[in-house]
Amino acid sequence: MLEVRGITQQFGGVTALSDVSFAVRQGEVTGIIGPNGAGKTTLFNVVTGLYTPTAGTVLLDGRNVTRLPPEKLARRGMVRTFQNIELFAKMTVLENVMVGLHTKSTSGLLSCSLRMPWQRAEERRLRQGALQWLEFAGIAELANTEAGGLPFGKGRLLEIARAMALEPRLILMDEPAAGLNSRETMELARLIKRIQETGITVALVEHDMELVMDICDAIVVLNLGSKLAEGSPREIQENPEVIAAYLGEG
Ligand SMILES: Nc1ncnc2c1ncn2[C@@H]1O[C@H](COP(=O)(O)OP(=O)(O)OP(=O)(O)O)[C@@H](O)[C@H]1O
Repeated sequence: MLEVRGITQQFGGVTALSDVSFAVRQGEVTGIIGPNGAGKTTLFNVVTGLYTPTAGTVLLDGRNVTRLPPEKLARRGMVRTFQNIELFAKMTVLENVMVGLHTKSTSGLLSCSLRMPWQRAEERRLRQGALQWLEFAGIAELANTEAGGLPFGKGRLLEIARAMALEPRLILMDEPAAGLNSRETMELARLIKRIQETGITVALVEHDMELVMDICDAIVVLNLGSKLAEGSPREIQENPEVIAAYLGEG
């Protein structure tokens, strides 16, 4: 579904990624891991159109999408979440998801916020749609809470709900478990499993090994800007080079 071919990314004299290639298969959960500074975030930013790579291509469904901006990628079915949760703090949980839906709706955000009569039905429909995604993420009871006041873990679930509302075929998550406690991480794992069950492909950059080993079908390991290994969780856990790279980190 997603293919990364020969990606190299240089920042001045620093080579953050060197000739990295791998594929994310449809329907799977793929984890991208690696010690600090391995190039994970850089790779994510290349794949999601935030960086233009020095060399290499990104293909979505076999079509070259390198350098496409995030909104165009979203239209082709690929959306992302951020490590630092980016929510509208003063809006309610429900409104945060509705903002995402507005970008897909026929009437614009401005006319809806002016509440033209003919837009009320549309607004009701969006509200219903947004609520369904909150239910999916297990946070429907928080619909009318101000997003800024949410516990961190719930904020992350909301961010994922908002991304899901765009009805992607592929969702990329940047360190979704960062800052979560173990109960929140379990909730997150269940949500990711549910997303996979609906047929959506998931790729995530993550530090939490337990989570990665638990939910991923395939894992790509980066080290010092290069791909060190890829395989099933079991193959990765038993790979001596991977073990050495992680031991070397401490
Ligand atoms: N904008 C930039 N300018 C210069 N160097 C950068 C830039 N972004 C990343 N780097 C360098 O590229 C390398 C890879 O960084 P990156 O943040 O992608 O690694 P990472 O695997 O995500 O690390 P972490 O797990 O610590 O988040 C590092 O040496 C980093 O210093």
